[in-house]
Amino acid sequence: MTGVLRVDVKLQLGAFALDVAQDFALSGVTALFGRSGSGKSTLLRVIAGLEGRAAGDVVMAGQVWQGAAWIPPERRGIGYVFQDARFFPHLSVRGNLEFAHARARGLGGPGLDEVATALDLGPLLDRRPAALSGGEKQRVAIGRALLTAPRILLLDEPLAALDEARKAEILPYIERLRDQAGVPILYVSHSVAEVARLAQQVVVLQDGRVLRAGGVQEVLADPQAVPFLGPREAGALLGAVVAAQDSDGLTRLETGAGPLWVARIGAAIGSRLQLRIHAQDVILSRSRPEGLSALNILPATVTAVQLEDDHGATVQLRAGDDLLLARLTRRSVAALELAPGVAVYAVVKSVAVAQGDVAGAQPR
Ligand SMILES: Nc1ncnc2c1ncn2[C@@H]1O[C@H](COP(=O)(O)OP(=O)(O)OP(=O)(O)O)[C@@H](O)[C@H]1O
Repeated sequence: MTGVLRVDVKLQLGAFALDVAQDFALSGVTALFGRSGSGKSTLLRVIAGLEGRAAGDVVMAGQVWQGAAWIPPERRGIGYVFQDARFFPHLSVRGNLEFAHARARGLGGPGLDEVATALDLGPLLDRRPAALSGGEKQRVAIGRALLTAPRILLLDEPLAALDEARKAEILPYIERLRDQAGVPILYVSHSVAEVARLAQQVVVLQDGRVLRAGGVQEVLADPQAVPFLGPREAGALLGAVVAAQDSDGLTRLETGAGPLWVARIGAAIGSRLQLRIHAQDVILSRSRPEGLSALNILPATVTAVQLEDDHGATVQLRAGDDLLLARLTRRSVAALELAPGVAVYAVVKSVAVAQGDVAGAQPR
């Protein structure tokens, strides 16, 4: 499905004002990112038709949902998954899924077997919802949403209630959905790692307004994004191909800027990956460092320098075809005389690339 979901709405909820005019791509995953209380859930509720007081227009691929016409929530073709999924407790998982599937009659969409296979729900089908773990519940909830043959999936922090291990189990399923199901996904998150891994597009909300929107690479490599991502979370995405699995436990990756060694990544040689390199794990040198324990030294050119409020600075670099970010002190920026156009070497510790920050690989 091509086209856009056009949203141009205003809504006052007590002291909070939502004021959003934004087109959302109807392909892949668009992350809605923002601090707690920035209006992410409210925006999803408006899109779903659950905020009757919202003024303005919502137009889905040319079909008016709100504005010149009103399409009620149940006729919008939306699959909605919340942080805490609710099920019919007296029905088995299969019964819950069949109930949802019955709503999709005549709309096409995937069958129960297909969804159960894609999300590995087979062993869960005869259980009652009360016997599911948190992660299993979320998988069933996503399956249930898919069975309604949705035109768009709204996922509102579906992993927020899960611990890191359960999150790591579910992320590959969501990646698979993104790559295979062909249903556009609006994904609410306040985890930069999740956004980096899943999304192609990012819309950042602050105080009910869109602060920044664009491609995930572009937004995550923007020094101006650092204040709202948080200095510890800031980091750019680097494309890489798995070149070798070395016998000492390191994986050699080829990037546009040169080779990079990281702690073992469980992916076949030739696989394309996307790594998030945290800005605080990159240090810069004007000359090629010698006798340094770090293995990863990438030649790069400074493209932007942003001085932060906290005596720190964020430096954006072009390394091959990709952009990197580095966090430095203002003092280092002055000492190294960093400015756009200056050639530097970016040093990245090999352990700095966390497995959870690798898109396209299974954790091992
Ligand atoms: N019915 C309501 N009446 C008054 N204020 C409301 C109402 N619903 C939400 N709000 C306020 O609107 C703001 C946005 O809430 P929303 O749940 O959309 O934020 P969010 O970005 O999804 O946050 P979180 O990440 O914590 O889920 C908050 O300040 C919230 O308190």
